[in-house]
Amino acid sequence: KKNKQQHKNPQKHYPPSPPKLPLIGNLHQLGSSPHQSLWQLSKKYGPVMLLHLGRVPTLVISSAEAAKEALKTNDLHCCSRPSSAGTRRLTYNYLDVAFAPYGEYWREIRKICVLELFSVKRVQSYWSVREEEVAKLVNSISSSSSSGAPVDLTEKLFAFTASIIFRIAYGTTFQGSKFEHAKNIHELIHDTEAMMGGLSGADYFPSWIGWITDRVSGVHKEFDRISSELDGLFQQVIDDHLRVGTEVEKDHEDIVDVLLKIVREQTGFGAAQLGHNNIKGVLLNLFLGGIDTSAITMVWAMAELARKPKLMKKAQEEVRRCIGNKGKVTEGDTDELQYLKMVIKETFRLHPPAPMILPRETMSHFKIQGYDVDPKTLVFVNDWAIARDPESWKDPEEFVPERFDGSSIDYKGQHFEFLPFGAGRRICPGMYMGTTTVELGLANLLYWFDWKLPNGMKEEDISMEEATGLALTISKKTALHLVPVKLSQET
Ligand code: HEM
Repeated sequence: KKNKQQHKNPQKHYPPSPPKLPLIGNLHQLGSSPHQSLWQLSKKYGPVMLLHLGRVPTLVISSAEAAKEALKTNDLHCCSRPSSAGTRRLTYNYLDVAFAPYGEYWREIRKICVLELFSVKRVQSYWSVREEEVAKLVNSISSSSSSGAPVDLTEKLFAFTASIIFRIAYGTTFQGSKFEHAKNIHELIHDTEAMMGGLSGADYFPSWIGWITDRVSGVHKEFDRISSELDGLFQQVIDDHLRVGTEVEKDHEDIVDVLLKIVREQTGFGAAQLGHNNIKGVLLNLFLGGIDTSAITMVWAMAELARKPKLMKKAQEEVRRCIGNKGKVTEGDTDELQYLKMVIKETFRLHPPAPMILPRETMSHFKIQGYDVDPKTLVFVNDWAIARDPESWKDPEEFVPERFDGSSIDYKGQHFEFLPFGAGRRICPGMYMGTTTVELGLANLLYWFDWKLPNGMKEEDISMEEATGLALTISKKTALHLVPVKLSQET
């Protein structure tokens, strides 16, 4: 359907658009859960829609077929990222990987990530850190289990993933850092993302309106505070690594060590010269990409299993059978846990931590399903909607891990009905790192404990409501409280 009002060029055939308001366009239709509102709109306007967020044309993709056209056939046209004042500031002017525009710099820094920082070999080299942190997690839950009181799994799992990222990336501990208490890490990541999400007024409105809306919402002040806190952390970490004579014996090189070596030797990098701000950009991506995504996934998985005791039992029996009397779940064991892997896939399907992957921006004109798309169009791929499309999924709203039994569908970017990590050139490079943590964490929670509901609660009382807001990742709205019963207490 051609929308003549919105486009000057009569030769072009643009995707269907919902009616828009002056100045704000379709912004008011995003609501407090954009992926859900856009899903509803797509039912009326189709899997390829063109919205206007203020002055920004925005393509919204809501089917597997259209996602394949965008992220495979036309990936080269839409693999840049939108810029925003907030993102520019926080990423040292796009020196990171995740928000850098497509181009020579992004290709080089991405290569370093893929080959050096997030490779299977590097991720495996951190096995001892993960196993130590998982032991701490199990101990801390065990100490609560003797009292029979519920534990806040959301808090425990965020601390678990933050501890891992702080140690492997920054070579420092999360416990005792000012990030542990200043504000809970969950909220800090959420606020930072909301600001980077680019939904601060300046990005969508003509500059004079942007200035007013930003001022009113106090975005600037909050932004200053958060960026200086993060910069302080990264500077401290780099300084600590550079201080001569303080090298401690470590059984692994942390990510700062690796990056400093690349800077020192100027190896593995093309024309551009890396400096400390480049390192900080990458450390920022680890902070935002590495902590909450894995924690969110484990919380949803435990919430789903707690609501379905039969599935919980099946997953527990698998891991207990596999471990036998070994008394410890180690990383090598998780390969055997086929049912757990299906539980994780099903969790990613219904609760993708990044429900609209990360926003892309088009660089050149292309056609999708016969519609024209112009350069500089923002692109949202609604993987949350795609993964519950009845065209691709039977009983899509049901949590049924068994649907993956004997199925070749996985999340590595080749199956466009299932895109928790995105696809194409910008696909998540931290996939292996993320799933390694999630598998080890869940396997241990299921091995060591039975999980009961707090007094008076029934399975259906566990809220599956999503947090609202404009952050890039979405978590369960309320914390998950369950009562752990330690394995040995029962037997
Ligand atoms: C459960 C875990 C995770 C999920 C679901 C997830 C999801 C995603 C998604 C959807 C994207 C956007 C892909 C696209 O635009 O096509 C992305 C990008 C990215 N992720 Fe992850 N992620 C996870 C874990 C991690 C971890 C552990 C790290 C780092 C240690 C990481 C680092 C990144 C980076 C650097 C990018 C940007 C890539 C680029 O723009 O070239 N992620 N992630």
